[in-house]
Amino acid sequence: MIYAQILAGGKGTRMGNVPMPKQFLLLADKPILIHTIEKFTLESRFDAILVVCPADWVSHTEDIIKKYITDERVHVVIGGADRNETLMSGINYIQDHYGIQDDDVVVTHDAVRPFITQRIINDNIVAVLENKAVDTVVPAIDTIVRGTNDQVTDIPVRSEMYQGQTPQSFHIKTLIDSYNALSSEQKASLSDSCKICSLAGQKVSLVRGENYNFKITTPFDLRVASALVEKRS
Ligand SMILES: Nc1ccn([C@@H]2O[C@H](COP(=O)(O)OP(=O)(O)OP(=O)(O)O)[C@@H](O)[C@H]2O)c(=O)n1
Ligand SMILES: O=P(O)(O)OC[C@@H](O)[C@@H](O)[C@@H](O)CO
Repeated sequence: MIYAQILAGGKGTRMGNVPMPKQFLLLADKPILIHTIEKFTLESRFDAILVVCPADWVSHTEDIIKKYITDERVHVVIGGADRNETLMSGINYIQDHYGIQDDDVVVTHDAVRPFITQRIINDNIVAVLENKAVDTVVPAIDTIVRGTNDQVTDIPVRSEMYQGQTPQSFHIKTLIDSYNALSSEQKASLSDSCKICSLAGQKVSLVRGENYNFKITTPFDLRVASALVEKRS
């Protein structure tokens, strides 16, 4: 089975003073989350599309899905305290409702990257059917500088630097084994999901993202996203 999992369990604190988590804010005519779900419903190879949201936003999520989406593959699941706990809540839902087979894979995506393309989704599916873990990246445009306490400690070779986006896609059994092998300190240090597999010694393959596939994190990002949507329509 090929699952999609849309991670919508965050609070959006960096969006500042807004009335709801950012994934529910309107982008033009509909919530950001709905733009993202729509992109996934266009892909017929998904057997189920899980939308994992905060516990107290389940009924709101179900309401907006009912209003905008008619695809029966979409299911709402309660998320967790951090992003990877949300990811594992979705995996537990798969285990409980479908069982996990040896060749099952999941394509996971941030709810707040609504400009994902069908090309990126396709490349993730193709790559994860061949590999245990897949990351979507764009080459770093700025030079990346490592530093602590106001001091530069390293300036890595830029041509080897990328920015990690989503989707991040996994062979599900490998993901579970890798996550279970991590210590709580390692789990607390994660800023994405592919590192679950790389810390556990798994090879992670790269798929090309797009600068367009940016994450709406701050009010500035929301203004850029709104301008892009208005320009398109
Ligand atoms: N417990 C969490 C935390 C985050 N996410 C999701 O992970 C994606 C990317 O994370 P980020 O942009 O950091 O979202 P938030 O955690 O909501 O934002 P912030 O860090 O500003 O609070 C978002 O779609 C967010 O909803 C999640 O599913 N579950
Ligand atoms: O910034 P946070 O650590 O909350 O969120 C993590 C996400 O940004 C990250 O996992 C992916 O979007 C890939 O960059």
